[in-house]
Amino acid sequence: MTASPSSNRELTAPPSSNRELTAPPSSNREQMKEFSKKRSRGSFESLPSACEASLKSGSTSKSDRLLKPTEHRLEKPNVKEGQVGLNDLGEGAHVIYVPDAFERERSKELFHRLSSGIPWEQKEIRMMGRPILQPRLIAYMADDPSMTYTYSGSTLHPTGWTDDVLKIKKKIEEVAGVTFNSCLLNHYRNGQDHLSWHSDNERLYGPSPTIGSVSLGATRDFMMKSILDPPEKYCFPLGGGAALVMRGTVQDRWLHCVPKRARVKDARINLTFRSIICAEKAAH
Ligand SMILES: O=C(O)CCC(=O)C(=O)O
Ligand SMILES: [Fe+2]
Repeated sequence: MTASPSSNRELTAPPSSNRELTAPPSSNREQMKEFSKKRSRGSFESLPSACEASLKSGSTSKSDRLLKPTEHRLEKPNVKEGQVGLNDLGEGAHVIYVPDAFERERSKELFHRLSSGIPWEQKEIRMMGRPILQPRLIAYMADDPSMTYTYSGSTLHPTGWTDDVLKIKKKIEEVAGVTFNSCLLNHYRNGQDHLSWHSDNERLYGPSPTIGSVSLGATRDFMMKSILDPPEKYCFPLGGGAALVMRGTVQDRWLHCVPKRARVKDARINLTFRSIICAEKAAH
């Protein structure tokens, strides 16, 4: 599998041009424009009630008052805060957000064990034809050595599971209600390490994949942006012990990223669990 633009996480282009790269086929785009119109006409059934009220009144101040004063919200008052539990983003896209899936002490212990117990690597990837170092460390585990995963021009070969990661997998499978057979681990050394806008829509995961994520260590903002025009944005602050599940049409209709945060000095580990249903070799 060659890296498709949408699986290139190191894009530095501004979000608007980036969005073009993941735009759906034109017939699909028409349907989505219609969906977008519906939303801007004021059909907000799927929004949390506090956001709904402020959007209907055309004011952002009400929802702003509900938000904690973190950096991105001061910069971007149009970002909605993800709600604890099930977030219905519309058109079959759902996000489950559980900030305390692991208790505090347990998540700290797991963070320390994973920080030192996993062979983290900083991969060289290709960006606009040039080699660059990925702005974070990674590791990759799966059920079977044949379950390779290629993105941004780099193929990852899985190692086997460690006991700690298997325990984390069990927990996120309970939250997501599905089983996973692979996991990409990202180690953000500080607020400079980041992950650009992308969607995990690779063929090997099949249509409408469920992706389960667990965060350990420093809190980082997990941003989501719809590919509709105008795009909607959400922020889910993912602290140590948080679980987040993306399911349904999320990978088709939304992009996500972990932006740089200058104020964050500490490290964070994130594990995204996925289920490969069609190995890369077979997908060619
Ligand atoms: O670090 C995160 O929260 C997101 C990771 C992610 O989106 C990915 O690995 O594809
Ligand atoms: Fe992702």
